[in-house]
Amino acid sequence: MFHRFDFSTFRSADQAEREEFCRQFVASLQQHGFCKIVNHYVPPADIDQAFEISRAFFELPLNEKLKSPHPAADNPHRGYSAFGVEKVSTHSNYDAANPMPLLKDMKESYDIGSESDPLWDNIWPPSGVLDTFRPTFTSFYSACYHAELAILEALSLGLGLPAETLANLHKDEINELRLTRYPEVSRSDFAHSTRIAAHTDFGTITLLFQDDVGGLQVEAPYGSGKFIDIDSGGRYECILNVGDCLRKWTGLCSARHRVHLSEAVQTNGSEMGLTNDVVPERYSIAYFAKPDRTASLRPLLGSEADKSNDGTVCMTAGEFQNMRIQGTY
Ligand SMILES: O=C(O)CCC(=O)C(=O)O
Ligand SMILES: [Fe+2]
Repeated sequence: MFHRFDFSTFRSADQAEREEFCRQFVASLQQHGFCKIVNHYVPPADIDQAFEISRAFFELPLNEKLKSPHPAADNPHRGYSAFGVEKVSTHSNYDAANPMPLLKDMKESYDIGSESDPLWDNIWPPSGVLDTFRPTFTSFYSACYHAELAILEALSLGLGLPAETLANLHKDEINELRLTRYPEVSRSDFAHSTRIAAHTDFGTITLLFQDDVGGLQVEAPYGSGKFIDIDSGGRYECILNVGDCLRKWTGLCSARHRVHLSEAVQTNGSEMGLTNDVVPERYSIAYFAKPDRTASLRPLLGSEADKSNDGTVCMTAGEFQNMRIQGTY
């Protein structure tokens, strides 16, 4: 159901092949809002390094992790959030046809922005606490931005727009990187909690790298309140999804998603060797490509492209991000 796109085809010299790739890429995101991509410009060695350092950080004692804390406010969205601090369920029913129960998150996370953001500084672990953290994630951030630009070009072409249309709305590089660790929990914990509550992402596109534990689920059909598994192809296969800003510009589908108890574990947990009711620890790294704060969210494809009627199409992307993040902390 979720297509897998090999970006080496986008780099192919054959014009017709490239055009067909872009057309199918957009059609897939129009339908599901999610797809898988490989050969996406983020080198496997960088992904390995990012997962290794993420694990090293989360394995530090809590008092060390709390030396670079997320502030007790929505902004700046930077630094370490301990287990239970961030409440994604605030967003679970945003613009949603079928309301969901508001479940608590079972996760800890670390949010990182651009080193050149004029508005917010990053919050890094202080010197002496995992000194490899900052260079690893500034470099990983740059690799993801490189991938983002190619993806924005493919999207623009697939939508029938000039190649640089979307890249021109992303010149300020105010993207965000988020490391998440979901600790080992019991299957029964999912009766009243979840790993990350259902939500849509607020930006343009998200690139998600994950280990092979699984549990990522997407609302499908769109707006139905039913969630289906996206199986994990491991950390080199990137999951790409559409965020709310891209939906407003183009009408592509910004699907609700969550990390929950996968159908596979729920039905075959014991066959998968999961004994004692245990759901294993999980790691993910998400890169949120965000529009320039001054960019308008007016539809790029004519007013028919966006069916949303909530007034937000007249906002700038910066105003929209501020509106959406409210109440998360
Ligand atoms: O950890 C994951 O697989 C998904 C995380 C996510 O959806 C998010 O942080 O927005
Ligand atoms: Fe998300």
